[in-house]
Amino acid sequence: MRRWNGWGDEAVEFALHDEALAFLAQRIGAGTPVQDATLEQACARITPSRLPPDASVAGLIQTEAEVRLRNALGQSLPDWLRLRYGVIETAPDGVAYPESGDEVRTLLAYAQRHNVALIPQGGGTSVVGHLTAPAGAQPVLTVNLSRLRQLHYLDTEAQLATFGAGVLGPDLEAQLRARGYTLGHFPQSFEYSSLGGWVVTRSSGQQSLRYGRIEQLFRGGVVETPAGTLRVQTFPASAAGTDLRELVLGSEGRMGVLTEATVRVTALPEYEAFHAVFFPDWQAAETAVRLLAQAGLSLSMLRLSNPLETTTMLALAGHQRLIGMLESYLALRGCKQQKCMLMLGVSGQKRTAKTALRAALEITAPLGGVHVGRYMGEKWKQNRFRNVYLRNAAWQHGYAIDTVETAVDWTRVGSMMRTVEAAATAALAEYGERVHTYTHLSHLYAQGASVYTTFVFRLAGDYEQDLARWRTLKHAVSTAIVSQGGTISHQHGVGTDHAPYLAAEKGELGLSAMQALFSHFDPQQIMNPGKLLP
Ligand SMILES: Cc1cc2nc3c(=O)[nH]c(=O)nc-3n(C[C@H](O)[C@H](O)[C@H](O)COP(=O)(O)OP(=O)(O)OC[C@H]3O[C@@H](n4cnc5c(N)ncnc54)[C@H](O)[C@@H]3O)c2cc1C
Repeated sequence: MRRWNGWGDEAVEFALHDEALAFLAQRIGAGTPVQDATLEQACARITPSRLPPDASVAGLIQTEAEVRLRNALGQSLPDWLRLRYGVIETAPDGVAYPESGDEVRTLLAYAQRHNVALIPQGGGTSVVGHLTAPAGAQPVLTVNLSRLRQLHYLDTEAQLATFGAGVLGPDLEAQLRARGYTLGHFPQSFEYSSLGGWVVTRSSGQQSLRYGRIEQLFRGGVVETPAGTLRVQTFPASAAGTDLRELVLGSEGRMGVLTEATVRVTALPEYEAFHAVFFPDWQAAETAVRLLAQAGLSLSMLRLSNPLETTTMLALAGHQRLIGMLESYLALRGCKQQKCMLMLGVSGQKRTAKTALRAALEITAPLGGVHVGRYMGEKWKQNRFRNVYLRNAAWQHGYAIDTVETAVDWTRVGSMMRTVEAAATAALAEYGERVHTYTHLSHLYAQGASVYTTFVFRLAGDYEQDLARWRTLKHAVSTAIVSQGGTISHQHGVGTDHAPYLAAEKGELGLSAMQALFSHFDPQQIMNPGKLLP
């Protein structure tokens, strides 16, 4: 069963061993476990439903407190604080689980008739406050799309697959793999996020270097909007004016409900491998990944950790004896305190993949890159969706973990990393708290890279205080991103948490154009109000 107040499956635990706890204690002090609210206590905070009765939706909407609680929030840190402390300020008044486009249209008509706000929900993994019901008198209906999960059509000649947009990652891949295909889109939230969510938040998967971001994979689909049904056709290419896909991508539930999505799929790769390469310092490592990204090799993934992230990952990994041996070997090869770890993936035809790996190692070796083989890469692959459970374990020991991500051109990658880290590290000084901050480059482009920073801080054990700590940190790092000319989001979207910073990159005219677009499809502005636009 899925956890109602944390990440993932209740049966899966990620234990933090004693050495890892000692590492965190040394960095920011020992954590004090917090008393979580129970499910019953949180449900008791759900107020009676205000949805107006209407025969057209009879049997379509559930109003039980637990159903509404489980669909009330996403996975942002403020969402976690609300659930863990049982401070449920707002929740939808009801949840519908439509099974067809017709049912979605019925729900939209109902929402329009009664001026009900409507929040589409995919997997509920948003980390930026996309799913929160707005406060106020307007009733709120969440439309959970999990029952729209079928593969409708697979065109093996055009390599296109059409799915119900609520399909979650593992279900989508299983349906494709049974037929010899893959979408190849693996965000770290893969196990619980949905195809529709990926499209409307512009998500990016770990192997985007081979398969592309969701923008490249999404070819067309059906959006049910208050103004009618928008069908976005698929073409190999088109010069016929505005590309309607661009209206849907990044729309964050504001224009309508994406019910079907057609995506580009590829035959399952013959060969896939992940390797680890260490560098003596950041400068060498950053130069190496830039050259790799610009070399046009058939790589599937490049993920570069800075020195503190490398140290943190090795400290949290367990297997102290093995890690100790690895570190001694790396030190002999010149990779010491400032070492940086690169995960490098290749996939495709075996011969092409091996040629790409050889060519990549020819680029990394002159920069001091030490190739340590496949073992660590394969471990990374095994745990790629398990590491996120660390958030649960950290919380149990009194620590909160959050992340921010941006993207900039190569000339500014290093300074962005340093500025964001400096802002995060100092942000909680006014509370007398330290912040453990580390960064990796998660997606590499010829032009630049995404800069993904994680911060860990101690919980105060009080909802208001912890929310204040998070707000202070979030504001400090978001301001740093904007001041350095980075986008406010490379992959998580805008939601409510990034909306105040959007004007810095879109400008007032850009924002009003977006507003006009959504108003065209949704004149009453009932679709996911308060998200994306400030
Ligand atoms: C631990 C963790 C790791 C993550 N890793 C990554 C990562 O590697 N890469 C990445 O890109 N993101 C990542 N994310 C962020 C998140 O998973 C993505 O934003 C994802 O695309 C959200 O999909 P979802 O189905 O969960 O959408 P939801 O959270 O349910 O919804 C997000 C937004 O999309 C709207 N929406 C959802 N489905 C539809 C639909 N069918 N029609 C219209 N609107 C819809 C909602 O209204 C909401 O505004 C991570 C999140 C977590 C918690």
